[in-house]
Amino acid sequence: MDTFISRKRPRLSNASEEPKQNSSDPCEDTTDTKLAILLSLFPAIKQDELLDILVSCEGSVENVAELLSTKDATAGTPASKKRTAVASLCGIQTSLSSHVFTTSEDGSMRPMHEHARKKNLSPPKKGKTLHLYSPEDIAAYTPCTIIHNFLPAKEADALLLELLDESKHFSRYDFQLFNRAVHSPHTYAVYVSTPEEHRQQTSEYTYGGTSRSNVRQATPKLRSVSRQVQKIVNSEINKRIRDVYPDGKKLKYQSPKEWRPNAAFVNCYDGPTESVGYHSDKLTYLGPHPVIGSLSLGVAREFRVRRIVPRDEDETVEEEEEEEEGEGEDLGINKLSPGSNYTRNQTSSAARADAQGQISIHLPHNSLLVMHAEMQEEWKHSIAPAQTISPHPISGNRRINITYRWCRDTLNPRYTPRCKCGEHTILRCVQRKHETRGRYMWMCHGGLTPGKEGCSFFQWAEFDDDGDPVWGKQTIQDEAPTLANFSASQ
Ligand SMILES: O=C(O)CCC(=O)C(=O)O
Ligand SMILES: [Fe+2]
Repeated sequence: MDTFISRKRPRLSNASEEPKQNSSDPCEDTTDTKLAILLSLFPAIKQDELLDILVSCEGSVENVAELLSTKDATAGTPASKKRTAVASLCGIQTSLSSHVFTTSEDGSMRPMHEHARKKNLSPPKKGKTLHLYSPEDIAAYTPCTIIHNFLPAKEADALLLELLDESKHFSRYDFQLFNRAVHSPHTYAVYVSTPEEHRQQTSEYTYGGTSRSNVRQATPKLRSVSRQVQKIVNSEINKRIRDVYPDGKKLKYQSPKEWRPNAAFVNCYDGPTESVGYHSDKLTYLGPHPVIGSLSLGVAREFRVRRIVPRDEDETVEEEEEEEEGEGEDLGINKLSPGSNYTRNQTSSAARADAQGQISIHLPHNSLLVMHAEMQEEWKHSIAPAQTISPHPISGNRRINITYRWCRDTLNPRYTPRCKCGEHTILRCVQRKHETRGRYMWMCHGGLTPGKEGCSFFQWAEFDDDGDPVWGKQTIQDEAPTLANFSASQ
């Protein structure tokens, strides 16, 4: 692709970080593709000039088209036509900022706020990846909001350094798939506040059916940043409720309480091939409609999201029950080949992403992505493997990601049902079956634990409107040991 541009390309910063991810789609908008589109729209402007404008517009073809179309309006093609032309080229859509989709309880998509209804734009097309950079577009097209340059630069760098050092202690998830032990394609550790929680988390909490062996105590910087994350996440939640949700009310099962993170998963992706496949985050301890604050540090990577389509809307794609609900897809590992730790089976996950279209959110260093309440039940997300990456001055090829989470006191594992194997069950939401879509269930997860068979335990999970289990309130008053908020426990 570099042949297209004769001089060295500048590195696009922050939101505009140039996408260099692996893709077979020639329409993926690398800087080269963006330039090609702009050149075809504005043939009178030199390539170098267009490149400069593209950089100054933070990589947004949309903004360049708008800027130049305004200037160009007197000289021929009207601005609106140029913008439409951008949209029709290679699936890059313009003026994305005003179309918001949500899934109603019957699973149908609908625009969510007044602003959205004024425009008639569509979600990503089948087989296309829609790349989003601007916070407005991301909020309009996905259940996420993004804050670029979230921390003061020095603080972000210091946190990155601290976590790079911590990453020496990270490990891969091990789990069982098709009778083989598998390792995740990136490393991680879970962080909690106090030594007691550390003990509890290691012995009582499970993740994917196995006890969490890799639990660590939050570092001072993780804690101090959590305060800032807490503040912003709560403000984003309130904005989302006010501007986007029907009647300006929180979603059913969403917690009405202040979001207070008490656990963090820290992931390390060392190099371009490390990744996480399409998955939804486990609800077992977070409960229904959880909000997650996800801070990215180091190398910029693509966070891809796609809406989960109910089965009868998605008939062209073959489905496998285990894959839909299984841990395999969680980790981007769907099938194993003998002799390898894991093999990504592109067919099913990628086929769905293709059939439905997917959205790519670019996550530069020091960006905070808020995954809102509708995200885990209605969408899947992944970190795509990249063909190449731009090394970061501090972390080299590595990206660190922190997902701050709020585990509900009412879902402490001592309250949740046990299956016939005597293990804690996991909480899942029916995502594809049309008739039961949106219902929650407790299930045995033993079948995914290395060396365990699992049982057929299944029980529908009932929650009140605030997403607490119906058994929760009574028991909690009696004896609940709760996870401490990061900031409160210092
Ligand atoms: O690395 C990321 O941005 C996402 C990580 C993730 O999805 C997870 O920890 O569940
Ligand atoms: Fe996740």
